[in-house]
Amino acid sequence: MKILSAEKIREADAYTIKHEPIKSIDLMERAAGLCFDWLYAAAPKLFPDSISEEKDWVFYIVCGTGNNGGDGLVLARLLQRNGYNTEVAVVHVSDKPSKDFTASLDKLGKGKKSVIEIKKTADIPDFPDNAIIIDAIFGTGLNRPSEGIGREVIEKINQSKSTKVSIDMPSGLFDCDNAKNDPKGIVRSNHILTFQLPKLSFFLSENEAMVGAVHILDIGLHPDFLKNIDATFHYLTGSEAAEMRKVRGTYSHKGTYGHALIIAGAEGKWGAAVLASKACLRSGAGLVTTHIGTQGADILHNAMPELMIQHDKAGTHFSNLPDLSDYDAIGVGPGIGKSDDTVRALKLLIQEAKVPLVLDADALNILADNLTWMAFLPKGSILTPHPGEFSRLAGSKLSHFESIEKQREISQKNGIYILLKGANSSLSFPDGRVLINSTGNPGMASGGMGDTLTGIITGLLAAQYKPLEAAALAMFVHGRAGDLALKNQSVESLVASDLIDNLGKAFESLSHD
Ligand SMILES: NC(=O)C1=CN([C@@H]2O[C@H](COP(=O)(O)OP(=O)(O)OC[C@H]3O[C@@H](n4cnc5c(N)ncnc54)[C@H](OP(=O)(O)O)[C@@H]3O)[C@@H](O)[C@H]2O)[C@@H](O)CC1
Ligand SMILES: Nc1ncnc2c1ncn2[C@@H]1O[C@H](COP(=O)(O)OP(=O)(O)O)[C@@H](O)[C@H]1O
Ligand SMILES: [K+]
Repeated sequence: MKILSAEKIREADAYTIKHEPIKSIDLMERAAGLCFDWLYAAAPKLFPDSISEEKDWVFYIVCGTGNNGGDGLVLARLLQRNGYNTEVAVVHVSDKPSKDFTASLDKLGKGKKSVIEIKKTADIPDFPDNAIIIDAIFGTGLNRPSEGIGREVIEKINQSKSTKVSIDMPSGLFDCDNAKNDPKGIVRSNHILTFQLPKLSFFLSENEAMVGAVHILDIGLHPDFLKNIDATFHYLTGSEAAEMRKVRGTYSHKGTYGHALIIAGAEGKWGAAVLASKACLRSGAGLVTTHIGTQGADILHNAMPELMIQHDKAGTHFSNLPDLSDYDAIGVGPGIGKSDDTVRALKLLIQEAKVPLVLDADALNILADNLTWMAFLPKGSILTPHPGEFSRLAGSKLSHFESIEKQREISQKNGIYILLKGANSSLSFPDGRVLINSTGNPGMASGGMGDTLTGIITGLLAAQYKPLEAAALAMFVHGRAGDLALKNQSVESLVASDLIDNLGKAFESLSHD
């Protein structure tokens, strides 16, 4: 699913109005109608248990004077028409109200209830603590950080304990970069009813306090526009991940699915090699060999009889390169440490490898110490840094938005894929596009989860997936396996082995997406 900027969404609105064709006021009615349907279904769960009777429910709709405010007014009319209690406030953020706002206000005015006009501080009401506040002050038309009376109202809304439901965007939040925005001037939304497509800022860690659950409402923007428009950012959905999965031919054999090499583990961290190798075996590789210090070999053999083992010359860590000609995919890094001979062996691997490499953990830390090696990575290689590893590679600590921009830049410059891990992992392509992941949960914030991801990507690469599909499908399936594993665990108890145990179900679940 594409993620479009506010500017492109405005173009999509205009295209739809012209080519569907539909009047802009009718598009607003459609959008607000979908908000009503959502609220109607969700309201019983949104009000506190102490207010179980519908007659006691109050919807407090706070509108700006643009089309976002217009949506709020139409929603207010629909709620009133269905017998719900409403309070409607209009914040005079601009003295040039939009045409559709004015038309919607006129229509609402034909009902009985008066509207609270907020022009100055003294007009701001005390918002209740047990209502639903509908936030319709600013949407995609925000053109500067909230200020004046609009900002004062936002701050007052944030003081209320009521559930806040934002229309299209939390008011005050920009669609992409909020680095220069003050979080105090943004509604701390519990639910966002966003139109057609999600906005990039919903997926960024710096906006966590303002972005609650995101619900995408399909308002029927024109399919031709959505199909043809180029997008830098994409949200990876289950059906898109499912399309990447390859069907296995009846007469295929282990040779069809390639031979993967995992280089992982060192003294005290043999477990990293176990996790990466197991995940690789469970992700489609025909054969898996793990190159490991002799002291770790027994642990590995006992954990997985299906695995082949290649002994390193040093007993305790990765120090020499095996013959690479046998392997279709190579994953390197989990738990390997940074010994001098490991650094030399990694350099040699980068120079000699003829297939894309998957680099994780200490392989990335070594790369960060030797950034000139980046240009010598085989094209299509995949780097999987967590934010700490990424800041070492990028050379400084950045906001999430800045990290993604930097990630794109490094990918484009070096012809590689970068999978920046975390909640809403992002995968950047050499052509500048970025996929945002939709699976995973905070239970995955525990040691060893990244090792399993390295194994999955390497397994898919061996099984003839192209780097783009291997990285994207692995990212999705890894998070999905984490989500499925959570059904029998809690966020506290989830460990990487649980995730591996659920890989089969995760791949299979794709057929239902
Ligand atoms: N037909 C369609 O197109 C559809 C559109 N839809 C809906 O429209 C929304 C977009 O509407 P929009 O473009 O009217 O902008 P909106 O978010 O209401 O804000 C603009 C107003 O805010 C003001 N303003 C901005 N920044 C400010 C600030 N910092 N501080 C103070 N004021 C500020 C600005 O004033 P000005 O810049 O003139 O001072 C202007 O008055 C979109 O999110 C969706 O909800 C749906 O109904 C589907 C169909
Ligand atoms: N809060 C979260 N939500 C979703 N996924 C998460 C979250 N925290 C961590 N993850 C996922 O878990 C994995 C953690 O990787 P990493 O930090 O490298 O672990 P390790 O180095 O211990 O193996 C990543 O794939 C990341 O996307
Ligand atoms: K809003």
